[in-house]
Amino acid sequence: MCGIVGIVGKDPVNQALYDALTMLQHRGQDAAGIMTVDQDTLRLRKANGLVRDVFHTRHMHRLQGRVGIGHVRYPTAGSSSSAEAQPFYVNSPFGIAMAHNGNLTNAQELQEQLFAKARRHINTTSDSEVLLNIFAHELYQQHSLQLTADDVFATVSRVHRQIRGAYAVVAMIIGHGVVAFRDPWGIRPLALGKRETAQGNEWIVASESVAIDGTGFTFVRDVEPGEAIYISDEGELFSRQCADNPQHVPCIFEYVYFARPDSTIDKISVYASRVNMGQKLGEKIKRDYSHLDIDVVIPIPETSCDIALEMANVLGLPYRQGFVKNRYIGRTFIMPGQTQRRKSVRRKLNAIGAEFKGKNVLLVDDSIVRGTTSEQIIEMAREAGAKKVYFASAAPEIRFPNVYGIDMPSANELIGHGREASEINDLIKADGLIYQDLDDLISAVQKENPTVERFETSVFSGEYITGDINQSYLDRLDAARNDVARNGSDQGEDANLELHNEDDD
Ligand SMILES: O=P(O)(O)OC[C@H]1O[C@H](OP(=O)(O)OP(=O)(O)O)[C@H](O)[C@@H]1O
Ligand SMILES: NC(=O)CC[C@H](N)C(=O)O
Ligand SMILES: [Mg+2]
Repeated sequence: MCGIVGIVGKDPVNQALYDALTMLQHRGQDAAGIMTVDQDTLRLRKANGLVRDVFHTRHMHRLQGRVGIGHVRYPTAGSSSSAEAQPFYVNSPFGIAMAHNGNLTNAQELQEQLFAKARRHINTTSDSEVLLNIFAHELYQQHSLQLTADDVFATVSRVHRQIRGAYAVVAMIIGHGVVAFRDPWGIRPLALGKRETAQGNEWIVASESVAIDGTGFTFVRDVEPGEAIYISDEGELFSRQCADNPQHVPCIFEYVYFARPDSTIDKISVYASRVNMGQKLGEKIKRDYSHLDIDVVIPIPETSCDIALEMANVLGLPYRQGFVKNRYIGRTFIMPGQTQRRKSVRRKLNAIGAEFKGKNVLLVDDSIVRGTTSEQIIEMAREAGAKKVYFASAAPEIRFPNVYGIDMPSANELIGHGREASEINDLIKADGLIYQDLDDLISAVQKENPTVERFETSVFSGEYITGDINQSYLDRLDAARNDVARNGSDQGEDANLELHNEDDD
């Protein structure tokens, strides 16, 4: 997952962009970048690392201008080299910078077509660089010297017809404005906010509403699936539906794990949806597992805390924070590489002995992906003296790879792939394992906004809504991006040419 933000302001936007990125940090910890337009010149700072480490005071001073975009990255294509950090830039037409959250499923074909049709060279293995070049090529085809909103919308319509997969995008066209658009399925989130000033309106688009609230803007609305928003440098806003057949099928995993609980996505409070997940799972345990002699419900911080508290309420059991999280360690699931993930779990979470000694505990997590967390945490609970350790997951068995912007490229790395719950239970060495049913997960989220009739649930069901995913695609993705392949490809990252980046320090 990645986080994106774009601001058209009346005053310098560097600080607001930085603040927004820190509020989107949970969506990507590998790299961060900001690009602003300072009169006619683009200013860029991007590098690997957390927002607080990438931007130093001297970079912030350089990022002048009242229009800019930003990105936090968690790669789902290409490598994690700093050359693939975003925003990306092309100089023609006008000079365009772009930040993308999601994943294109036809990036390879598009790259070949771009060269054949437009002689455009793609310098990285990032699908986002392909997307930018498709956009730039189509904008160029408008042949306008003075760009209008109509030109921008015609461009987005043509882009929609060519690219497939998931994308929430923010792009900055130098001398003109900022354009933002969302894929026709609305898989990835994108929201719009506004701030009124004495000089006129300022606008923000961001992956999550938390970045809008936290920067002092007011949430206006979600960007519709397939819709494009164009905000001119003067602050005039235009919007248009640019997809032929838009549908609303947002990714359910945003609610399970990715998004911050204080965000609202597609009129669904992430927090409320998690409470509902806890209620559903609690009811299932009460109904079907009443024979389990549970003494206490313990969450695995941080994402599952809201879920576990509601489960404890439903079950009429005490809720205890039995694990303490080291707040200086980031999210472990979105770390690249299994070795790093394994080490981090123990460094990140530590058990409070008194909450485990002699008790039958029910540990609750939002999801089990590779099983790294659950296996280790169960071992820790036993070391802390637990008698029995039951485990509950607020998401159903994750059995299939994700191709829409979540880094689960390899079925074989998923502990749930091809396994029944009882086999997974044995692997993580629990005394009992309870998964949420998919229907219950869907209704937990849908309860907050019944107008969303469908969710993107491919990791549970294996059904890919874009209709272009077959086994050979999944095999290619696996071969290119499984942990072994990635360890190999990232070793040469220092040799990468870091085009368009300002000097590192
Ligand atoms: O089965 P696994 O491969 O271990 O992945 C699943 C775990 O990863 C996530 O936690 P993470 O540490 O990323 O973040 P959190 O602190 O927000 O829960 C998620 O909440 C699960 O705990
Ligand atoms: N997680 C994401 O949204 C990743 C965006 C893009 N596919 C990249 O790898 O940089
Ligand atoms: Mg977790």
